[in-house]
Amino acid sequence: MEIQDIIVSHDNTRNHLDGVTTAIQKGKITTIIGPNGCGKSTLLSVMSRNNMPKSGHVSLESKDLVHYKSKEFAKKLAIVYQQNEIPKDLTVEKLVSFGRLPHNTMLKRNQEEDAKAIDWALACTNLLGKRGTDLEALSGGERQRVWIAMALAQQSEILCLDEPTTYLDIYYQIELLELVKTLNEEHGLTIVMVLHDINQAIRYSDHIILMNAGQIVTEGVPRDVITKAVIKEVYGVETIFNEDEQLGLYMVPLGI
Ligand SMILES: Nc1ncnc2c1ncn2[C@@H]1O[C@H](COP(=O)(O)OP(=O)(O)OP(=O)(O)O)[C@@H](O)[C@H]1O
Repeated sequence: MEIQDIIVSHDNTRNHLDGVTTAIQKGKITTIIGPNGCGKSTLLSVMSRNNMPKSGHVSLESKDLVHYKSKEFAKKLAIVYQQNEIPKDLTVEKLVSFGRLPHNTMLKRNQEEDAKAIDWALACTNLLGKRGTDLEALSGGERQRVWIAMALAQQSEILCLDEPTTYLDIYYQIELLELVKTLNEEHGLTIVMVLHDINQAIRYSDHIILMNAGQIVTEGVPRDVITKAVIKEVYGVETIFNEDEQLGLYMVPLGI
């Protein structure tokens, strides 16, 4: 995906994305990081066509996103948002089945393929045993996995995740990020996610985009992007960096 000179203003008073140019590499895990309000979710919403930029272009496989039909685009890219209200009286399987909508028309529906995709999505997210359970009866971690399962049932090539670890305890955060890694490595999905935890971004990303005030400050492989100086400049936080055989590179925040 090529992102060229994107300008977005939510309120026409200032640019919330101010000339963003980057590329999302196929088959890789890209993580967008940066301080609150810097434009991470806005960038993700432009990539997923939920926000039309004031100027600039986004293209996928050399075709501008504006030229994709909705269902055609949904087969290319699925997104899981940051906060999702849980619908009432809906089972896990029913919600996940909504992910099949782009593949069906009034006249054409392949129930066998739908069932296979739903089973696959439930298996990947470890929810086969919960398929008949009401969404309201799930824990926060399980709910997050159901939204991801719905996106997986869409069988798109790119999966966008906006702060997928929010509200999850450390166990479920790791479980979710391991799932992301498996989806990438074993199923070939291209992942674009927004994370706040810098150590998780270092550990799970092939490529990091660091944003501040609507612009990209720097991007590249984690160890080139995340440095003591850049964290001080962008977040205003003093850190120490360490490298451990088991952990790899990691950062400890010291203070502000
Ligand atoms: N619908 C909107 N109307 C007006 N301003 C908006 C709207 N959506 C976002 N903004 C503003 O745009 C800026 C970027 O918001 P965005 O949600 O992209 O940031 P973010 O980096 O994802 O933040 P966070 O880490 O807090 O989730 C913020 O200043 C925000 O207040």
